Amino acid sequence: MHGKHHVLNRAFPLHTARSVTDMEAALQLVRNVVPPLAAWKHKGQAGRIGVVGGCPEYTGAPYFAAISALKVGADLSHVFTTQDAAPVIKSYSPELIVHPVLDSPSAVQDVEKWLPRLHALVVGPGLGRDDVLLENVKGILEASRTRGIPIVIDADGLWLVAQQPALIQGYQKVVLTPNHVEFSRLAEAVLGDPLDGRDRYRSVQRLSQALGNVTVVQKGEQDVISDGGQALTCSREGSGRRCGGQGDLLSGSLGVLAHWALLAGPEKTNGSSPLLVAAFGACALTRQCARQAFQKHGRATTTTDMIRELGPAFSRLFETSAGADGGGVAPTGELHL
Ligand SMILES: NC(=O)C1=CN([C@@H]2O[C@H](COP(=O)(O)OP(=O)(O)OC[C@H]3O[C@@H](n4cnc5c(N)ncnc54)[C@H](OP(=O)(O)O)[C@@H]3O)[C@@H](O)[C@H]2O)[C@@H](O)CC1
Ligand SMILES: Nc1ncnc2c1ncn2[C@@H]1O[C@H](COP(=O)(O)OP(=O)(O)OP(=O)(O)O)[C@@H](O)[C@H]1O
Ligand SMILES: [Mg+2]
Repeated sequence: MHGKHHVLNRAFPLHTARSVTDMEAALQLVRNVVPPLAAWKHKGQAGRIGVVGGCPEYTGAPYFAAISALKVGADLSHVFTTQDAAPVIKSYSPELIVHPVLDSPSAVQDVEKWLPRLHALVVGPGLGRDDVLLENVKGILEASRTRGIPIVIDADGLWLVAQQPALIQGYQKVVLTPNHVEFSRLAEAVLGDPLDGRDRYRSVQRLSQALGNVTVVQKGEQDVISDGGQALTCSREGSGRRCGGQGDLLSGSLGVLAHWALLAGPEKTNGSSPLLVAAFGACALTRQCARQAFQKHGRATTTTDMIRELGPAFSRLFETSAGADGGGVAPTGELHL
């Protein structure tokens, strides 16, 4: 392997990890958990995902997350948002089921009613930092945890976790997806020291361990993923565009992949943590969408352009064993990651 897109095993201090899987092997593990499309299946079996987020300022973020979940392959995608944000989000897409409940006094019960029918929750995109909303989300997190529902926490959901790490401490079905700023905030709150930028692998691993081995995805130039034991990096080529919303695409995609991976179980992920594999899949997919969208739109690329690439990017990464230029194993057997 050569070039900048190979796995960064060598950059990872091996003594701190039980094992490090290489990128192509990790992609294969993602392929193993993707459920087949089949005539005997009924609507809902491929996943019913809930996004908790959105507020009057931010309606794009929950839309991006929820539509990405659908485009990756979920059958139904729900958004639990505020009264004001709901009609706006509905107007973006007839495909989303939008509940205007998040600022209601009965928000927790209103969402709880749906929990038995949901396979995973994505909490935080566009949520904002209103205390009433955050208090409601706290109740929703507690109820979801009690039911054992997989939860992806992003954006302002991570703000809440930084205030109250006990909410997710030790919950094995949670994945945190912090960007640079969100990671620093969590590290400060949980580890009590500012981010050590020199050794990102170690920082991610320490944060994960301190939170009871929850899965952490630190997004950035390379995405670093750890469950406290294993660590993976995704440095697949993306794009130079840093437009807002790419993290929302990632968290929505991860909601579905997390459900699929947990359903498949560690037998299908070769003993690796299913959530680690799902997180790697979501990072690779987001970057592949960025790359393909950028090839078409260049500097004008936005998250909407990336969402249009979800179908082709998914099939290139996860439904073929040999991608021409976008990954997989080339006919020569050489890895192009
Ligand atoms: N269309 C929509 O509705 C969207 C809504 N969204 C929603 O917005 C809410 C807030 O989320 P957020 O991520 O924008 O957080 P926020 O606390 O405002 O910090 C951002 C600032 O941090 C900085 N910064 C960033 N990266 C850095 C780095 N690597 N290294 C150093 N600094 C860095 C940078 O500030 P600068 O230093 O450049 O001034 C940047 O401006 C949340 O609910 C989210 O879901 C988004 O999902 C997008 C689409
Ligand atoms: N410097 C970079 N080079 C390549 N890809 C990057 C870079 N920074 C971020 N990404 C990719 O962009 C995606 C979103 O990461 P980012 O850090 O922008 O999230 P975010 O700030 O939460 O985004 P959002 O605007 O949705 O809130 C991830 O897949 C990440 O790998
Ligand atoms: Mg974000």
